[in-house]
Amino acid sequence: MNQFLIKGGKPLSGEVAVSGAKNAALGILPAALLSRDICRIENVPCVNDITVLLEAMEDLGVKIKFEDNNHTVIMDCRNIKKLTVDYEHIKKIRASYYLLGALLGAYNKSEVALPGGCNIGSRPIDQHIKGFEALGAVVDIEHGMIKVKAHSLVGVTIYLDMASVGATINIMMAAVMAEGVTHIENPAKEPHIVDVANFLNSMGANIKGAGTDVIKVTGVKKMHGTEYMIIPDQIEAGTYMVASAITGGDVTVTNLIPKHMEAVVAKLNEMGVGVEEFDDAIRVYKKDNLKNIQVKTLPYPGFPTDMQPQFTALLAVAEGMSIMTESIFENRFTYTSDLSRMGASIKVEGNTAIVSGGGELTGAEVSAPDLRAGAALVLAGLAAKGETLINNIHYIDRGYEHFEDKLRGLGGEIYRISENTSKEAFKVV
Ligand SMILES: CC(=O)N[C@H]1[C@@H](OP(=O)(O)OP(=O)(O)OC[C@H]2O[C@@H](n3ccc(=O)[nH]c3=O)[C@H](O)[C@@H]2O)O[C@H](CO)[C@@H](O)[C@@H]1O
Ligand SMILES: C=C(OP(=O)(O)O)C(=O)O
Repeated sequence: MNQFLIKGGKPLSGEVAVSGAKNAALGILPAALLSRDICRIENVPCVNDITVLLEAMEDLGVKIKFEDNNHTVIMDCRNIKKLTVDYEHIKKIRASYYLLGALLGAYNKSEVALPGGCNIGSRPIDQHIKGFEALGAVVDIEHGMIKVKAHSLVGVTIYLDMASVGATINIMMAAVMAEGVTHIENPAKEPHIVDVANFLNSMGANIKGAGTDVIKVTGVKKMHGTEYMIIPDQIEAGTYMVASAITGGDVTVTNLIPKHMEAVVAKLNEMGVGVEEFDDAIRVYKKDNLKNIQVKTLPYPGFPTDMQPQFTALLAVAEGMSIMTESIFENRFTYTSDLSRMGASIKVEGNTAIVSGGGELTGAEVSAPDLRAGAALVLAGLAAKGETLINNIHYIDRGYEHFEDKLRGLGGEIYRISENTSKEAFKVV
């Protein structure tokens, strides 16, 4: 099992470039199946979730080639040989459910094992199923597999009970070649929703309104291959912005879309962090002492739940009492006990974390319970005095490309250690 060893307490500085958006890529790569053709997709992040997804797609018969250090993926989807994705292939990732919508849209049939992913709540998929059924599919769940099939898919109006990212993308994919018009009401509006819709349109789909309150999908007869570039990862960008703020550093995060960062920037400003925006970069630097604030996670354009753990770590080093309310997932505060072991003072009451700041973080041995919580522990470790050892970093590898290399590029002392390397190799005292 690999671990991260961090010697903290040093302000980060310099420039770091953001990779392609994991959660957009996880929708776009399965969506390529709808082309039944060749798609060239650029700016794909090199993270484990993508590796797992591509292996599952290869098993379906997709021929895959890589260019540009694996950041460009060329997918030949002309000879799909099966429509079943078993548990072995996708137990580690949540986004396997996109294969369900993509195969249903392309072949009117698919069977995919129920998804894995981060354990941050119960994460039902009833809205996905409701959407497939409304379009005319029959859905059965048997032996851990979801089976969907339809004689034909017909456009319909679907109201989502909550703005679910996964259900919105899945229904768009199932509806692109349905007969007639589908309206998705109360859809999610995250940047990756718009990116997936743009990708589908580049393959010949007719989708309007992605990013607004209603998405209109007019069914088309046929799709075709395309070339497309994935947007930058807004959560990775936000993580480096918080890394700068928590260490009192001066970091410019490049290759991002400032519009996607508005909620994070607003909260950093409120805390007294210096933020300077450029066309495709944001500089985050120490200005005043960090002030206490209140944050509530909400669907986009609200504050992202995927930034909640990283921000809670930041609140732990601010002055006074801050409140973090998690309104999307019911089990996303498990990491706070480890942050407390590092000296943070955090009390969790229901979906709220009460963070009493002002103290100093000190290094400790901790364990990543999921992807973003793992990133939060890394950030805390970078800010803490002394050594922090982080276990279970495979969660972090799910979603951050070359995390330790990028942080070391900013002057962070963070090293990956495996069973074969010793701590002494890094001269950490
Ligand atoms: C691979 C991917 O893109 N993952 C992201 C996606 O997850 P995911 O697509 O799983 O998240 P959703 O937006 O669907 O979930 C939002 C809320 O709706 C609930 N819900 C969702 C669907 C459903 O059928 N029924 C239901 O009750 C969920 O339990 C959750 O409480 O969006 C989340 C919210 O921005 C992010 O944290 C995840 O990083
Ligand atoms: C929760 C996340 O991913 P997933 O939905 O794939 O578990 C995430 O990206 O923070």
